[in-house]
Amino acid sequence: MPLLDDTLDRIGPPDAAAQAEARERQAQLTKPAGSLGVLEDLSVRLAGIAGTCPPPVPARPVVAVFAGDHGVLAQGVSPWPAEVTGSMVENFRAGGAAVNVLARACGAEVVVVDVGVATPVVADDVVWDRNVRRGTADLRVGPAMTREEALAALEVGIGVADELVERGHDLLLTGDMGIGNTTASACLVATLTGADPTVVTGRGTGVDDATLALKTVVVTEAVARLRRPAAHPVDPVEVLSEVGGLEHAALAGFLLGAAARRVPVLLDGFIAGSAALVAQALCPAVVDHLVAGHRSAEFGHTATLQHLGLRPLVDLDLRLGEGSGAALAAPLVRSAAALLAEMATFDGAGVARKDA
Ligand SMILES: Cc1cc2ncn([C@H]3O[C@H](COP(=O)(O)O)[C@@H](O)[C@H]3O)c2cc1C
Ligand SMILES: O=C(O)c1cccnc1
Repeated sequence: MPLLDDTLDRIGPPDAAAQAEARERQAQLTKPAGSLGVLEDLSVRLAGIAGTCPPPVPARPVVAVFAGDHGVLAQGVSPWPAEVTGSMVENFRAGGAAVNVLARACGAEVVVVDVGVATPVVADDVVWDRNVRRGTADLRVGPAMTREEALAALEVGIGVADELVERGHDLLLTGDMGIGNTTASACLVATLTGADPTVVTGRGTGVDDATLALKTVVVTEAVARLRRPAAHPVDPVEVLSEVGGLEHAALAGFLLGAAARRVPVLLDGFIAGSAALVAQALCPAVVDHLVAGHRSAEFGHTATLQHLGLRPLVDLDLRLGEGSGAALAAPLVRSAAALLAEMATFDGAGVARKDA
């Protein structure tokens, strides 16, 4: 069976018994009920993903930064040249990018996966060569890639998740690098949530009003090609190939691969969220295996999170990508699991409960 179908088949619902046990245990811990807020919900989620209570406390997080270039840059949707994607890959390798600093701060490793960079990239332990195609075609004038390329990139992401889990990583964080990728993300979000392109097209690296207006036209036109009567919903792989990016396809596969292995994935911002919508369209149950790291300042991210039904852990006006917001949130995931595993119970500590 092809890898994608096999992966989709292996994604199950969260383990209800482990979740019930986690809720029960939270009620026994030495604190007023509910006082750890979202961290309590997160611990229940982690138990459901792992299928055990308490769930393991993640010890070996890793950020996978998927990199790809975008033909739509020819339309002038970003002031940055495409070559920045390749040079940022070198910056990741050297350890000097924001995500490297934030990953070091939370004890995560960083791997960079070239799934679609336009310029040749040298592979080593940090930078993995999984290039499917040297950048997409211009999504304003036609499909960004072929269906076969979208499927190949999806399978790259599944393979990377598998390999990282095999290497002992127990918390997977998403990252992205690709000049122009907020345009492709906006197309994915508009198509898959039904949101108006004017609402989900944002400033990306910080484009001016004129560029934002142009970007919105580009997104509106591209999304119009995918409009279908409600009775004939679009196929997620077709959406990816028409208006997506190679890193979006690989990210979607990465999420599916992690969910199939029952390892939690921490989502970064808008790019990751748009890829999560693709994964959700392929397999709705995948969402129960995801944790939203942060809310990006990119306009469309709030609509994206709403459609996924996920609450972001931090909200700091970040609009960078790379995995920066996921890395910032990783200590919270660890804390949620550790609280459930290590806190004393009322009975164990001899602490009186509140009067009935
Ligand atoms: C130096 C630099 C480092 C980055 N790191 C992440 N991005 C982010 O910005 C890009 C998306 O924005 P847009 O669609 O406007 O091009 C992506 O590469 C994303 O990862 C960067 C962008 C730049 C310029
Ligand atoms: O939220 C993101 O992922 C993002 C926002 C702006 C630019 N690049 C990425």
